[in-house]
Amino acid sequence: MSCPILFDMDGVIADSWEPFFSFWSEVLINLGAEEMATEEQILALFEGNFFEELSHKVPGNWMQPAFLSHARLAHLQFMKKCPSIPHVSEGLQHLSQDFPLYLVTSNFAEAAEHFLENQNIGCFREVLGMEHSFSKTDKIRTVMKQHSDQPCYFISDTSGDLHEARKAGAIPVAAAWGWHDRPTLEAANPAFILDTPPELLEFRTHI
Ligand SMILES: O=C(O)COP(=O)(O)O
Repeated sequence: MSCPILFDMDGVIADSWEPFFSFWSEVLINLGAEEMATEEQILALFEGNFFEELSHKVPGNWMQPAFLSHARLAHLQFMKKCPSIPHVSEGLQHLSQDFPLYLVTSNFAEAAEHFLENQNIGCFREVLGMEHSFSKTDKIRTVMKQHSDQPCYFISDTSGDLHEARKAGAIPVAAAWGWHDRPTLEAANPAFILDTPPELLEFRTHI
C-alpha cells in the first residue's frame, strides 16, 4: 500500500481567505477584540493551532453551541461559492491514482464537502473537519492509525499545521501558495516546500 497524503483545505485547495477573513474579523469586532481583527493578527493565529490561539487571545466562554451553529451556517454559505486554487485539482487527481488522499481541515466537514462537490473534486477518502477534533495532531493520528506501516505526509500552507504534523509523527510539507508566506513556513522547518500547485505532479520525486 502507498503512503497516505493529507491535505489542508483553506489556502491550499480552497481560495477562501477573503470570506474567511471577513467572517472572523466581524466575530472579533463583535467580541470587542478589534485589535485582533486585522489580516496580520488572524494569520498569526495559524502559527499555532487556530482554536487554541483564539481561546488564549480572546478568552471567555464564547465558543458555545449557538456561536458554532452561526459559524457553521456562514462557512457553509461561503464555501459553496468558494473557488478552488488554479491547478490544484489536477495535482490531486494525479496523486489520487497512486496514494490514498485525506482532507484534514479546521473548517466544518460539511462546508468542505460542499466545496469539494461544487469543484468536482472527488479524490479524498475521508474529510476530517473541526467536528472530529479541534486538534490537527489528533486528526492526523487518526489517519496514521489506518496506515501504520507507512510514512504519512501532511501538506499545509500554515506554520501551525506543520508543527502539528510533526507532533503527530507525520512528515510536514509546506505549500507556499497559500496563507502564510515562505519565511513563516521555512521557520517551521518543513521537510520540503512546494512553491506552486503544478509541483504536486512531481510530489513523488520528494518521497
Ligand atoms: O491552513 C490552515 O491552517 C487553514 O486551513 P483549514 O481551515 O483547511 O484548516
